[in-house]
Amino acid sequence: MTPERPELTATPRNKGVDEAVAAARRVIAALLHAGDRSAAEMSTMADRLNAVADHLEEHAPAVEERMIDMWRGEGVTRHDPVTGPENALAPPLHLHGRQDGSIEGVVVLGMPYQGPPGYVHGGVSALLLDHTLGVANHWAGPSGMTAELTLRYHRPTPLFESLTVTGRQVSVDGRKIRTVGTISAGGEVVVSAEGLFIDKQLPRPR
Ligand SMILES: CCCCCCCC/C=C\CCCCCCCC(=O)SCCNC(=O)CCNC(=O)[C@H](O)C(C)(C)COP(=O)(O)OP(=O)(O)OC[C@H]1O[C@@H](n2cnc3c(N)ncnc32)[C@H](O)[C@@H]1OP(=O)(O)O
Repeated sequence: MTPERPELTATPRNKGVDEAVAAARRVIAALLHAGDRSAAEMSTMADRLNAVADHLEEHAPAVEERMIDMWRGEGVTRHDPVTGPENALAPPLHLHGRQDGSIEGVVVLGMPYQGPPGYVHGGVSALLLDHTLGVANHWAGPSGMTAELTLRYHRPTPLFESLTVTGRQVSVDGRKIRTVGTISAGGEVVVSAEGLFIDKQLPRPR
């Protein structure tokens, strides 16, 4: 039996790379909060962060090897820039399936995602919705690549507040898949999206 709210993205772990990525997200946000007005010694900070990067690069597998690994099995939901627990750029959004065939996730976006003062960058909203519509297609059945994505920005999308992101496949006509989605804040739709996806899968590296 399908669970009531099946997980559609990788379950976050509090160890391994997920733990290090969560720390990296904190660093990104903390640097932006600190800015040049901070009392912290930034050239020391840069040396310490570069030392961490040097260490990681030294111990990482070859890119080709890593590409195979990240597209294998559940890996596909672990590296993307929206939900991926292995990707420090991902807020991350965590998506669940709903009983009516649509999907939903909740996220709070901080300063790294800012556009206008105090509000989310429009391109970031587009990123969240493109990905969410893509996952909604996977959840509903046929899926594909984004051919068109139309967004309507109804109201400014607030930072530091809980946002609900939804996606729902509405029709499949041959290879053409139409999917819609929204971002809501305080129960009000702030961004809505309509996407045309074309059923096509690129080969996975192996
Ligand atoms: C059990 C469930 C568990 C779920 C677990 C979750 C798993 C989740 C896993 C993973 C989630 C991933 C989520 C990812 C989300 C992000 C998605 C992206 O960012 S995708 C990257 C950005 N998009 C591109 O880079 C495309 C670039 N464009 C192309 O590659 C091609 O143009 C493509 C594929 C779109 C179409 O090319 P052609 O050669 O295959 O097909 P042609 O013959 O051109 O078109 C087919 C039909 O579509 C129409 N068409 C094509 N493009 C159109 C357009 N832009 N507007 C209108 N019609 C278009 C054409 O007119 C044609 O229609 P006629 O059959 O003649 O009626």
